[in-house]
Amino acid sequence: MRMVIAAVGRLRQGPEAKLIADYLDRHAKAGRALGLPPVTISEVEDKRGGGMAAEAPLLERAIPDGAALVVMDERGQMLTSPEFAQKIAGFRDQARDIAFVIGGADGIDPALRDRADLAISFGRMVWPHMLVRVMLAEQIYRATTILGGSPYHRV
Ligand SMILES: C[S@@+](CC[C@H](N)C(=O)[O-])C[C@H]1O[C@@H](n2cnc3c(N)ncnc32)[C@H](O)[C@@H]1O
Repeated sequence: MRMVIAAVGRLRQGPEAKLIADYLDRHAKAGRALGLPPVTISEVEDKRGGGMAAEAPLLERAIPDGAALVVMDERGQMLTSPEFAQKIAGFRDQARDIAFVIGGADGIDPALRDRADLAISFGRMVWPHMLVRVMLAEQIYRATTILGGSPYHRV
Protein backbone atom coordinates (compact mmCIF):
# COMPACT_ATOMS: atom_id res chain seq x y z
CA MET A 1 0.00 0.00 0.00
CA ARG A 2 1.14 3.55 -0.75
CA MET A 3 -0.09 6.85 0.66
CA VAL A 4 0.67 9.88 -1.47
CA ILE A 5 -0.11 13.56 -1.25
CA ALA A 6 -0.17 14.94 -4.80
CA ALA A 7 -0.12 18.70 -4.55
CA VAL A 8 0.20 21.67 -6.84
CA GLY A 9 3.11 23.98 -5.97
CA ARG A 10 6.58 23.69 -4.54
CA LEU A 11 6.92 24.16 -0.81
CA ARG A 12 10.04 26.08 0.27
CA GLN A 13 11.75 25.54 3.62
CA GLY A 14 9.78 27.31 6.32
CA PRO A 15 7.28 26.76 9.12
CA GLU A 16 4.77 24.86 6.95
CA ALA A 17 7.46 22.46 5.69
CA LYS A 18 8.64 21.83 9.27
CA LEU A 19 5.11 21.08 10.49
CA ILE A 20 4.37 18.76 7.57
CA ALA A 21 7.65 16.88 8.06
CA ASP A 22 6.94 16.55 11.80
CA TYR A 23 3.37 15.23 11.39
CA LEU A 24 4.30 12.86 8.59
CA ASP A 25 7.25 11.56 10.57
CA ARG A 26 4.99 10.90 13.56
CA HIS A 27 2.49 9.20 11.24
CA ALA A 28 5.24 7.02 9.75
CA LYS A 29 6.29 5.81 13.21
CA ALA A 30 2.74 5.23 14.52
CA GLY A 31 1.48 3.75 11.25
CA ARG A 32 4.05 0.95 11.02
CA ALA A 33 2.21 -1.31 13.46
CA LEU A 34 -1.12 -0.60 11.73
CA GLY A 35 -0.13 -1.52 8.19
CA LEU A 36 -0.09 2.11 7.13
CA PRO A 37 2.92 3.22 5.06
CA PRO A 38 4.76 6.54 5.30
CA VAL A 39 3.18 9.34 3.26
CA THR A 40 5.17 10.64 0.31
CA ILE A 41 4.58 14.04 -1.24
CA SER A 42 4.58 14.53 -4.97
CA GLU A 43 4.63 18.19 -5.99
CA VAL A 44 3.58 19.28 -9.44
CA GLU A 45 3.88 22.61 -11.19
CA ASP A 46 2.89 23.84 -14.62
CA LYS A 47 5.61 26.39 -15.35
CA ARG A 48 3.55 27.97 -18.15
CA GLY A 49 0.78 28.90 -15.71
CA GLY A 50 -1.85 26.86 -17.54
CA GLY A 51 -4.03 26.58 -14.44
CA MET A 52 -6.05 23.58 -13.34
CA ALA A 53 -6.45 22.10 -16.85
CA ALA A 54 -2.66 21.94 -17.26
CA GLU A 55 -2.14 20.75 -13.69
CA ALA A 56 -4.64 17.87 -13.97
CA PRO A 57 -2.46 15.57 -16.14
CA LEU A 58 0.54 16.30 -13.90
CA LEU A 59 -1.51 15.34 -10.84
CA GLU A 60 -2.83 12.24 -12.66
CA ARG A 61 0.76 11.10 -13.20
CA ALA A 62 1.43 11.36 -9.47
CA ILE A 63 -1.58 9.19 -8.58
CA PRO A 64 -0.75 5.46 -8.37
CA ASP A 65 -2.87 3.24 -10.65
CA GLY A 66 -6.03 2.11 -8.89
CA ALA A 67 -5.42 4.34 -5.88
CA ALA A 68 -8.37 5.62 -3.90
CA LEU A 69 -8.59 9.23 -5.01
CA VAL A 70 -9.28 11.68 -2.20
CA VAL A 71 -9.56 15.28 -3.32
CA MET A 72 -9.34 18.18 -0.92
CA ASP A 73 -12.13 20.54 -1.87
CA GLU A 74 -14.10 23.11 0.10
CA ARG A 75 -17.29 21.71 -1.53
CA GLY A 76 -16.59 18.21 -0.22
CA GLN A 77 -17.80 16.30 2.82
CA MET A 78 -16.99 17.56 6.28
CA LEU A 79 -15.89 14.47 8.21
CA THR A 80 -15.06 14.06 11.85
CA SER A 81 -11.51 12.87 12.55
CA PRO A 82 -12.72 9.37 13.57
CA GLU A 83 -14.73 9.19 10.30
CA PHE A 84 -11.62 10.18 8.37
CA ALA A 85 -9.65 7.50 10.23
CA GLN A 86 -12.27 4.90 9.24
CA LYS A 87 -12.03 5.94 5.57
CA ILE A 88 -8.25 5.42 5.68
CA ALA A 89 -8.68 2.06 7.42
CA GLY A 90 -11.28 1.05 4.82
CA PHE A 91 -8.93 1.76 1.90
CA ARG A 92 -6.12 -0.06 3.73
CA ASP A 93 -8.39 -3.07 4.28
CA GLN A 94 -9.22 -3.10 0.56
CA ALA A 95 -5.45 -3.09 -0.11
CA ARG A 96 -5.79 0.16 -2.06
CA ASP A 97 -3.22 2.90 -2.31
CA ILE A 98 -4.49 6.33 -1.28
CA ALA A 99 -3.79 9.54 -3.19
CA PHE A 100 -4.77 12.80 -1.53
CA VAL A 101 -4.93 15.65 -4.03
CA ILE A 102 -4.55 19.34 -3.20
CA GLY A 103 -5.13 21.83 -5.99
CA GLY A 104 -3.49 25.14 -6.83
CA ALA A 105 -4.85 28.69 -6.97
CA ASP A 106 -7.69 27.70 -9.37
CA GLY A 107 -8.58 24.49 -7.54
CA ILE A 108 -8.76 20.98 -8.98
CA ASP A 109 -9.89 20.34 -12.54
CA PRO A 110 -13.56 19.18 -12.54
CA ALA A 111 -12.70 16.03 -14.52
CA LEU A 112 -10.32 14.93 -11.77
CA ARG A 113 -12.67 16.07 -9.02
CA ASP A 114 -15.56 14.13 -10.53
CA ARG A 115 -13.76 10.81 -10.49
CA ALA A 116 -12.76 11.09 -6.82
CA ASP A 117 -13.73 8.33 -4.38
CA LEU A 118 -14.01 10.98 -1.71
CA ALA A 119 -13.96 14.78 -1.56
CA ILE A 120 -13.05 16.20 1.82
CA SER A 121 -13.71 19.73 3.00
CA PHE A 122 -11.90 21.44 5.85
CA GLY A 123 -14.86 23.82 6.09
CA ARG A 124 -16.55 26.06 3.55
CA MET A 125 -13.87 28.74 3.68
CA VAL A 126 -11.01 28.55 1.18
CA TRP A 127 -7.60 27.93 2.74
CA PRO A 128 -4.19 28.53 1.16
CA HIS A 129 -3.03 25.25 -0.38
CA MET A 130 0.11 25.12 1.78
CA LEU A 131 -1.99 25.35 4.95
CA VAL A 132 -4.27 22.60 3.61
CA ARG A 133 -1.12 20.47 3.27
CA VAL A 134 -0.28 21.11 6.93
CA MET A 135 -3.83 20.38 8.09
CA LEU A 136 -4.03 17.22 6.00
CA ALA A 137 -0.70 15.97 7.40
CA GLU A 138 -2.00 16.58 10.92
CA GLN A 139 -5.29 14.81 10.23
CA ILE A 140 -3.47 11.81 8.75
CA TYR A 141 -1.33 11.60 11.89
CA ARG A 142 -4.44 12.07 14.06
CA ALA A 143 -6.24 9.31 12.12
CA THR A 144 -3.30 6.99 12.73
CA THR A 145 -3.40 7.67 16.46
CA ILE A 146 -7.17 7.05 16.48
CA LEU A 147 -6.70 3.70 14.71
CA GLY A 148 -3.88 2.82 17.11
CA GLY A 149 -5.91 3.77 20.19
CA SER A 150 -3.41 6.39 21.38
CA PRO A 151 -4.73 9.28 23.53
CA TYR A 152 -3.58 12.06 21.11
CA HIS A 153 -7.16 12.49 19.89
CA ARG A 154 -9.65 13.55 22.55
CA VAL A 155 -13.26 14.54 22.15
C1 LIG B 1 -6.51 28.28 -2.85
S1 LIG B 1 -7.42 26.80 -2.91
C2 LIG B 1 -8.27 26.93 -4.46
C3 LIG B 1 -9.67 27.27 -4.31
C4 LIG B 1 -10.43 27.31 -5.61
N1 LIG B 1 -11.22 28.48 -5.65
C5 LIG B 1 -11.35 26.10 -5.81
O1 LIG B 1 -12.37 26.27 -6.46
O2 LIG B 1 -11.01 24.99 -5.40
C6 LIG B 1 -6.18 25.59 -3.27
C7 LIG B 1 -6.53 24.19 -2.87
O3 LIG B 1 -6.56 24.09 -1.46
C8 LIG B 1 -7.50 23.11 -1.08
N2 LIG B 1 -8.49 23.74 -0.20
C9 LIG B 1 -8.67 25.05 0.04
N3 LIG B 1 -9.64 25.26 0.91
C10 LIG B 1 -10.10 24.04 1.28
C11 LIG B 1 -11.12 23.58 2.17
N4 LIG B 1 -11.87 24.41 2.84
N5 LIG B 1 -11.29 22.25 2.29
C12 LIG B 1 -10.53 21.38 1.60
N6 LIG B 1 -9.56 21.76 0.73
C13 LIG B 1 -9.35 23.07 0.58
C14 LIG B 1 -8.12 22.54 -2.35
O4 LIG B 1 -7.45 21.36 -2.73
C15 LIG B 1 -7.86 23.65 -3.34
O5 LIG B 1 -7.80 23.16 -4.66
